[in-house]
Amino acid sequence: MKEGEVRSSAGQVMMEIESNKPAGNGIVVGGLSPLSETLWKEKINTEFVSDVSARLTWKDLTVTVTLGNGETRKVLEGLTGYAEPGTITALMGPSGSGKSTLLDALSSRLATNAFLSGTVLLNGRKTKMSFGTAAYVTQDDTLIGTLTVRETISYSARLRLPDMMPEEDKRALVEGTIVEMGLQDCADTVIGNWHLRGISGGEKRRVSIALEILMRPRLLFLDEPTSGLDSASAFFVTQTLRGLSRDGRTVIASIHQPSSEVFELFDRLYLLSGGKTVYFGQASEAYEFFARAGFPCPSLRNPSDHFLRCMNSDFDKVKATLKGSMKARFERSDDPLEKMTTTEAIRRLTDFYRHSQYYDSAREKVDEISRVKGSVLDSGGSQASFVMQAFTLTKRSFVNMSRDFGYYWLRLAIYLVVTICIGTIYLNVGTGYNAFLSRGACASFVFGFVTFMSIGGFPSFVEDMKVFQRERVNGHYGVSAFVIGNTLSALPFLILITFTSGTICYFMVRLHPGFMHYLFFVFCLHACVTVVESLMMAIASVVPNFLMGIIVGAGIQGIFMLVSGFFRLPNDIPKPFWRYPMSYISFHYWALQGQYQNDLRGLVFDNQPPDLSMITGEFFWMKNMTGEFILENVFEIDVNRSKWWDLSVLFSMVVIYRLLFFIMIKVNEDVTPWIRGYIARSRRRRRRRRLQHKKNSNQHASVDHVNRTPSLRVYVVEAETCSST
Ligand SMILES: Nc1ncnc2c1ncn2[C@@H]1O[C@H](COP(=O)(O)OP(=O)(O)OP(=O)(O)O)[C@@H](O)[C@H]1O
Repeated sequence: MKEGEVRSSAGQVMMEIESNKPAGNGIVVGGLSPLSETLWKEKINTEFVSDVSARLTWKDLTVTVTLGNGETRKVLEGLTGYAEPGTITALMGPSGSGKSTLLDALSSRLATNAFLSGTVLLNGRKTKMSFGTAAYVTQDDTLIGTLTVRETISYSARLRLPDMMPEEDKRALVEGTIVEMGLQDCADTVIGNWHLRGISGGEKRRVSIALEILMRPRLLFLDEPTSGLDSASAFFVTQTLRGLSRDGRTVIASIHQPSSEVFELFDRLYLLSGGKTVYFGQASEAYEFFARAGFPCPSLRNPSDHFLRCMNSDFDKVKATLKGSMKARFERSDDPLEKMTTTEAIRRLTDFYRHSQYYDSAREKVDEISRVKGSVLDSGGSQASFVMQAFTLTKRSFVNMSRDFGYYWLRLAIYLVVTICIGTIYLNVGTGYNAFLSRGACASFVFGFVTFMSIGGFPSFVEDMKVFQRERVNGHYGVSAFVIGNTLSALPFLILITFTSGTICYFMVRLHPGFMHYLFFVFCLHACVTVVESLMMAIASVVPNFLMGIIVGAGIQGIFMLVSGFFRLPNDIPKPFWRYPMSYISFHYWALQGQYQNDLRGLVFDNQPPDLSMITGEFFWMKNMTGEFILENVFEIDVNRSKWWDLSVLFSMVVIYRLLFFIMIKVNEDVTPWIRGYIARSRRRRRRRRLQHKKNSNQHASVDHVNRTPSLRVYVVEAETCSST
């Protein structure tokens, strides 16, 4: 088989993966499967694929975080290590030891209040690994619950693979990845959500990994890929990761408490405690390291449990709380660990490591790897065109919306029930004496409360945003493609909801007769619901917390409703702020202004209650009231403005709010981290200045103190003078 040849069936892809698995120790340094070559050849656009393996080194890496009160804290301290292609490196340590921070530092994903010093080199070069250079599998599996495993991977492939790649090759790659991750048995099962029973936790983990290895990344970071899995699933996942590394990839994973079988699969081990290196070297040599450091692993203990036992200072707290016989049992034990505190053991281990040959050889190796300037690995994320991304996202989102009962179907049901309620309450509202009040109230309820119910979709928006954020940070697609996809996919559902409920309401209440009047009413309802939808999406992009988002959304809509001109007439709304600009920003205001005109203009209402007309008879000065009269004198509406103008303002709001959604995502992505970083940096500077100031004043104080201290020389001279006199 020629190198770089594209395979066209799942079976062939599988064979290719298998055939590429090397014999012996199984390490192909810098090797690529033909499939990977195809992808990477596209990227670097050369005839012959150069060595695209990833050699990662980090030297004297320190991460300091700035806390809220301006204090700084070293989370990682002087770490040195490396990761080579064809190997899997495990980061281990007790909770809070800095494993995730190390992964974040290596993959350029540190929080904005964290500052890195030292060097991190990829193939001997400084690289900012953002948006797709390296794949990163996070701890939680943010997947779309309504899609099957195969669909999830297929959509992801379409979002990222080049448009020019034949469809059958894309399919082959998807099938190959499914086989590679051992997902064949559940390929057609849905991922699962609150109402759909789906795949197991271990399978979800494997799907998350499958999505990231789809583009054959050369460098793969995984944050606790086995957490929450039973031992068999954890073994399977780690075995798969080991298999991936044997394809010439560099795999770095943080692991919490591996079983002995899982532990044996690691090539290198990085042990961390309190942000310091306890050990870095071959995983198989860690056992000997601990024995030489004075902490041999007891014969019946799992080595990784033993290492973590030696490094977890929480055991000191546990021991301090033990009483009586339990305590005595610990003290009688032969284990050297029981004769000292864990803090002391950690200090000994870190000191021992610093002066060991492991440390020296790690530094030598880091220098050696860093000297070689390899390929610049910049995959640049997705290779699909913008149109393909927008199309795939629209399709995926549409499928999700149609399958997720909570997204629109539940809302449609509630809308129908509520509009039937409105219809029966305002049934045949007519043109009696106070019918215009009922019409006003009905419109206000429809455009106020009925649109308000759109916030019910917020949980689904939050889920969408989580998936978007994971995919975005891994470089799968851009913000514009996402906003377009979301907008287009929601459109048919919003049309369905607003047209069905609007139609029921319109004909039951018998609003102003006429097709154009009906059309205006449903268009108005549609625009309002779409605006609320965009508003809630914009909120979900900055407030990912479900409860907070609903509160914020409800608050904003409540304020808009207040200034809509129903609860207080437009001319009576206090001018500063509430009238200008709030009522003009409120979409309820435009909807009501338009609908009042749409409904009342051209109608004629009785001027007096039926009982009164019998008394006053023909003598009353005006028998009927026109809709125009009511619009001007009761609802204080500018009748010279066309209702279509109100509708066009509403539709421009739809566009503006969608743009707002786009801007909010961008702000959240670019501006917020910058502001947070700026605040953290200025807090750090202020604290440094304060400390410097304190130090200076202490120095002054000590100089003054020395100056004020009686001089011994003066004392001796004075004493001598006294004695001589
Ligand atoms: N951006 C940050 N701001 C403040 N503190 C931080 C930040 N990042 C990490 N820390 C602190 O650094 C320490 C290490 O955190 P990290 O998440 O890296 O630990 P971990 O070993 O991955 O823990 P776990 O196994 O529980 O996930 C913790 O005490 C954490 O609170």
